[in-house]
Amino acid sequence: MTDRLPHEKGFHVSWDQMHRDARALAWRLDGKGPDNGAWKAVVGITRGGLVPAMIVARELDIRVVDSISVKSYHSGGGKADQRREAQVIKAPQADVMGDGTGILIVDDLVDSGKTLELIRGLYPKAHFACVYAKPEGEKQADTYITSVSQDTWIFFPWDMALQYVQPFRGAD
Ligand SMILES: O=P(O)(O)OC[C@H]1O[C@H](OP(=O)(O)OP(=O)(O)O)[C@H](O)[C@@H]1O
Ligand code: HPA
Ligand SMILES: [Mg+2]
Repeated sequence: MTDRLPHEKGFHVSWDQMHRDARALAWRLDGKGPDNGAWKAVVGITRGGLVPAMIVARELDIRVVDSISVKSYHSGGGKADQRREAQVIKAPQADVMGDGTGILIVDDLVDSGKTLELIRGLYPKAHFACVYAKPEGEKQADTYITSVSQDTWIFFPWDMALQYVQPFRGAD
């Protein structure tokens, strides 16, 4: 049972497309850090952000990589339109983070923006980068690659598996 809101459309992202889009994000971020263009560290937002974070760190040769663990949950009584809230359950290394200056905080997507808003409150000077962004949360992302409509659910490769589908015309 998925806790996602009813969405009309699905955007199915393969491993290959995630890799290509995360690489594009890395190249967009290259040379944009505050220290002569360099970035101090990459922090992935668990769990979905760990994949693009690794690709960005590899492409930009950033060797300090940490994570911030965020758990999203619904407040309210089980209705589909409940508000999503988020809480930090594991913080990255404090002496690396500071106020976020020079830190690239990476996620797979921004939807409502709640997750990024929460983390931005902790590290206001960090740079927030996502691979995909929906309109509601777009303003929370400093950099993103692809905009996806609000009524689309993004299916990530780690949430899918290859499987058989019936032929268009069944055997008669
Ligand atoms: O902009 P928001 O409305 O906050 O939604 C975006 C967040 O939701 C998803 O994570 P989720 O909380 O589903 O956990 P996961 O990354 O561990 O799968 C996604 O990976 C983002 O982190
Ligand atoms: N796809 C996967 N996870 C999500 C999404 C989405 O569109 N929105 C919030 N979490
Ligand atoms: Mg996530």
